[in-house]
Amino acid sequence: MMNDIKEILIDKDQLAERVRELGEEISADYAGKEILMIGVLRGAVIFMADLARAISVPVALDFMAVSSYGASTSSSGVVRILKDLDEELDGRHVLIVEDIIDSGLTLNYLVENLKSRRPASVKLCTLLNKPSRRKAPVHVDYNGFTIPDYFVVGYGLDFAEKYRNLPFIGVLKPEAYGG
Ligand SMILES: O=P(O)(O)OC[C@H]1O[C@H](OP(=O)(O)OP(=O)(O)O)[C@H](O)[C@@H]1O
Ligand SMILES: Nc1nc2[nH]cnc2c(=O)[nH]1
Ligand SMILES: [Mg+2]
Repeated sequence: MMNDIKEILIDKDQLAERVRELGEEISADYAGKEILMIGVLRGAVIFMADLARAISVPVALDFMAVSSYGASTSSSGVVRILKDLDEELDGRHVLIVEDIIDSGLTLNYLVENLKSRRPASVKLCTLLNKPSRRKAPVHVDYNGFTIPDYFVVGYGLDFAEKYRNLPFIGVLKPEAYGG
């Protein structure tokens, strides 16, 4: 699996340090409140598990599956709800957790969808942000790292369901995706 990686963009220690910082910032902003963290399956799972443990205010966890990608590196532009929430959002402080915002199509849709369920607040935390690729506007409240237009894998991010368990963010060799 390591043979498929061209370059490590963000290593394990850098990830841990940034997650700790984000956790502190979020904990301070939500002092006295309870957060409903909503993870976007499946990519956000690894980041969310670490971020939740870096937050010191009470959190509840729920998940949605919203997919706009197949086994391809570019967006089809179609957003589908594959799994909806188990929790009601009425009066809750929602923090959406994502691994990456790329075209913004997934989150542009999801933020509006969640706001319509009358939560007390909705904020967005993403580990990675590729603003150069935006096709739909997304307001990011907490941003881990802004990265260039590379297709990255690891720490939750996959290519055709592989590489999610790499402990760092890496750039794939073109050979690894048939490029
Ligand atoms: O900003 P966008 O262009 O919409 O892309 C970002 C989304 O694409 C990826 O998910 P994907 O749909 O590949 O599913 P996954 O999380 O299960 O890997 C990623 O995890 C984000 O959810
Ligand atoms: N694995 C992966 N999934 C994505 N979805 C949108 N952008 C990316 C990316 O750079 N890597
Ligand atoms: Mg995803």
